[in-house]
Amino acid sequence: MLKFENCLIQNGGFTLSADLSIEFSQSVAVIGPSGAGKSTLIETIAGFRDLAQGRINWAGQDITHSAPAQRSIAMLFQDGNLFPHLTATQNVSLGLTHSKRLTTDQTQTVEAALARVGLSQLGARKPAELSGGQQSRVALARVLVQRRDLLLLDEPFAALGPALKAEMLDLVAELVVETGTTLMMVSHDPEDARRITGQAILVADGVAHAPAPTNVLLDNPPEALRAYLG
Ligand SMILES: Nc1ncnc2c1ncn2[C@@H]1O[C@H](COP(=O)(O)OP(=O)(O)OP(=O)(O)O)[C@@H](O)[C@H]1O
Repeated sequence: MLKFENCLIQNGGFTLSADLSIEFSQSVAVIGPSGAGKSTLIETIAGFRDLAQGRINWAGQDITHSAPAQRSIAMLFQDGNLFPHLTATQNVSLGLTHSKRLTTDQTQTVEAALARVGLSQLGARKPAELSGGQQSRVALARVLVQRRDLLLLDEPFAALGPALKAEMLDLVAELVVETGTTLMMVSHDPEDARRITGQAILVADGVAHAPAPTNVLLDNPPEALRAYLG
């Protein structure tokens, strides 16, 4: 379980409170108006922002003061953060080790991850030689080899066209089911949330609310969300 206990997140003059829990293996959307604090919430879980108050507990461990690298959490950013001078295989390898020499086991893990995202034949290419969708797949393969239990996505496929975005979301949904990973995904598109999440957290008016069924929240949006959805 991921548990926010009486949390207060402060960033300059911006304040967000969170007192909520997410069960293991849930897929949860983070939705709400622009500037409401969706990214702030995700970045706090990843360890990039400190709490002014409260505690965060993940899988029975208090991670409130843990460094980002010590949390068993993977985060996929919008641009994928691939290194342009490295091949797809090398970029994925960085999810496992910073050493240039991989063990046989590590090589197999990287190859399996590239195969799982449909890129077996393209490991030798650099990002500039791959399409946007293929680059997203490399970033996803790098997350896969990390074998983290919690995956955080902050609008990761926003730059892709609608069909490609849907394809990537479906791939993420398949992968999290296969691996039992808990997923939290910031999205501006309600259809993304409907597509792959069962629950959604509404972030609005300085509060990250407890998760509610995604369809219920989007079908009967509270005032703060209604204005945003239009
Ligand atoms: N250094 C800062 N000082 C004060 N306020 C900040 C600072 N950085 C960000 N903010 C504010 O924090 C709030 C939350 O930002 P955040 O990026 O988390 O929102 P968001 O819901 O993800 O927005 P969007 O949907 O537009 O991406 C915003 O209102 C922003 O203006």
